[in-house]
Amino acid sequence: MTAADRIIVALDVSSGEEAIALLDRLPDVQFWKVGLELFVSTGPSILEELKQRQKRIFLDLKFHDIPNTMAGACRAAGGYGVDLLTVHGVAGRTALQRALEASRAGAESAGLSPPNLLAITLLTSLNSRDLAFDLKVPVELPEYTLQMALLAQESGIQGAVCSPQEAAQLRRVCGDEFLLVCPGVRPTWAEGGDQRRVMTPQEALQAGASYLVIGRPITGADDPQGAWKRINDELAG
Ligand SMILES: O=c1ccn([C@@H]2O[C@H](COP(=O)(O)O)[C@@H](O)[C@H]2O)c(=O)[nH]1
Repeated sequence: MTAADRIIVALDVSSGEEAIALLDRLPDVQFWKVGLELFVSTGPSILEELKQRQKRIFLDLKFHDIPNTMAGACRAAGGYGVDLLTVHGVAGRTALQRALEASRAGAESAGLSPPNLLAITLLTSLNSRDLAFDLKVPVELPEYTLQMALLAQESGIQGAVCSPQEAAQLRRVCGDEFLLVCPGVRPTWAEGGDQRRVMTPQEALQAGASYLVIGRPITGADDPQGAWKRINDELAG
């Protein structure tokens, strides 16, 4: 797999028209992430558009609910034929297990391959201070994200979403087969925005990330294709 194959670009725009304009401007991107903003706007039609273009799809809807509701949502999402799908680890063991079973059942009913499920460990927009003082979680951040990843792994989930800052530890403990998908990736020349736990693309891959999720540094650039190429050139160099 080339470095370019390991970059998932976040299609965070508010309409199908804007999304299609970006797909047209970035023909080399093979793996796209559809998140809440776009999916709530377009519904599944954007997934069909991506499939027609033979793109890989990360459906990042971050389900977090009681087990029965998680299962229902994952059954429906399993029928979309996406490659990756997110749920929140804090939904708990039963919800994660039900989500996994349901996503497989949904895919099977549709005659499709099931998505790989990813558990969110701790959003990359949060830092240690947020965890301790606002969320009142009385464990250190690296320990918390590790426990979330282990809970996901014990529940049969195929991977986790984590910051690249935790990737090395999670890779060591969870092993080579466990997918680590890392947002919070910023080239040195890009603004951090609301991300709090960041690393550069090179650092993130060296730390053990399976995939990097990069949005605004590419899609918000004046020249998205130039930004995409610059990141790939930096990774190749
Ligand atoms: O912990 C998380 C989980 C998901 N995300 C998503 O990744 C992208 C990042 O976009 P940037 O523009 O590169 O910041 C975005 O769609 C988030 O919803 C995350 O950032 N952190």
